[in-house]
Amino acid sequence: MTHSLYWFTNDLRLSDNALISLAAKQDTALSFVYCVDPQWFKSNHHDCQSMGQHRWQFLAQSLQQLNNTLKDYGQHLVIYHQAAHEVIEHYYHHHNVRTLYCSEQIGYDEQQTLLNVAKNHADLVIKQANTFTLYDNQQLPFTINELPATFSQFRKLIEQTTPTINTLLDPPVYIARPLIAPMPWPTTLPNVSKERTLFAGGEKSATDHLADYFSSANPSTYKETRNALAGIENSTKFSPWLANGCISARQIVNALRNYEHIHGANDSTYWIYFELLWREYFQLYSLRYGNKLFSFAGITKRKPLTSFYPQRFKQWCTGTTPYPIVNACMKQLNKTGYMSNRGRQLVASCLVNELKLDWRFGAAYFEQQLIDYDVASNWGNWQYLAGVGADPRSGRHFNLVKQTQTYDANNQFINHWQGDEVHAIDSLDAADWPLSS
Ligand SMILES: Cc1cc2nc3c(=O)[nH]c(=O)nc-3n(C[C@H](O)[C@H](O)[C@H](O)COP(=O)(O)OP(=O)(O)OC[C@H]3O[C@@H](n4cnc5c(N)ncnc54)[C@H](O)[C@@H]3O)c2cc1C
Repeated sequence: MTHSLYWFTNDLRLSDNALISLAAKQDTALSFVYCVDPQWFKSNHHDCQSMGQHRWQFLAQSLQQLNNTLKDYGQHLVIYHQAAHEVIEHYYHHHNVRTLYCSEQIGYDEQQTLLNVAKNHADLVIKQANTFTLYDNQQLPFTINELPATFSQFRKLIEQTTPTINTLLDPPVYIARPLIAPMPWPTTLPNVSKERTLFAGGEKSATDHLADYFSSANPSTYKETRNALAGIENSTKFSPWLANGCISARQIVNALRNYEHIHGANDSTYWIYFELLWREYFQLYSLRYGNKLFSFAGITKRKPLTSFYPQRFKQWCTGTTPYPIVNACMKQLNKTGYMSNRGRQLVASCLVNELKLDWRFGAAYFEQQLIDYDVASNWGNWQYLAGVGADPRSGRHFNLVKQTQTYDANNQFINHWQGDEVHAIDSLDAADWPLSS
């Protein structure tokens, strides 16, 4: 008898999860797995890890909550500290798995893993559904290859054609029995810090936050407050849960429409949707451009006139540059795993324009640090800022003095994060790479 395997990726929820709804319909034994790839914790060629401590803590919390929810169905989540293709291979050979459920993948590397799995197991049926974006690709008024060159063109097309957003899906009523018994959390995994965090991972935490946010008056002032460098209430803070799939973009837009129905729509409520369209655009951008997302020249044919200086990069990462606002933002990121959108724009502009560093090192450091790291939004935004992406103005250079006057006029944010401990940068940077800490 054959069995089925559900491989969770960034779809860590049961509500509004089209793939769970599909898997729940089948009645052969079903296993739920999550694969923590050992590679995520190893140093990469940007001398960063893919998965830093804050990201790991948020992910681990999300997995624990998911496991608890599955228990209500007589099910459980098995966590592996192993590459996904090896885990799938194991289930194929030892548990006769012939159906694999996996959400549609947006990242190039994840797509490659799935392609290789399919190539190596011709009789494995791979069932997929979109669980990550607002619109399914076939609902869009263009094919992926016809993705508009700029966000503005994309937004106008979406607003003119108003594709339907699928109705939200309830969590399943019944899920087939598990294939194997529960297994303990692998002892080889890095410890999960017990320190209190800004946000707790997991589907329940996400839906609690959604309810809290839309029961406040904050959505009606979002547009005026969203650029603030600090303050939980100033922007929605949905990003960490969205990135891990603890909540869907559709659930957020649904709650937004309900809020507008009760309290009225205004520029601010529109702007929340507008920002979610940015997220949507970058997801499609990743699908359209594949591994060009990680290329120095991006989607253009021009390589930026920047290079790599290890000491400067280290100063940027640790928040010890000559620029107080940048230092404060980087220290906030290092301590919390989060940084405001304005902060991200400023530190990225500084890395490229003031420090003259290769933008990919900045993107890799964000990948390690951000609890809301999302491959498409991160690398797409970095390309945009570095002038090798979808920006019609070919790059953004922010005036850090002016930005400080506008967003931190009283130096409150800088003082809070001790950003004014500034250090000059060496003009000559001949240190060995990688630097020892
Ligand atoms: C260099 C750089 C790197 C970034 N890396 C990431 C990343 O890895 N993951 C990530 O989710 N966002 C990333 N962003 C986008 C943005 O900064 C965050 O989504 C936002 O700060 C998250 O906070 P929030 O949920 O309160 O956002 P809000 O302002 O409340 O926006 C609502 C939602 O819209 C989406 N959104 C808003 N702005 C953007 C944007 N510019 N691009 C894509 N989606 C957007 C997010 O899903 C966000 O949760 C990056 C931006 C820059 C400039």
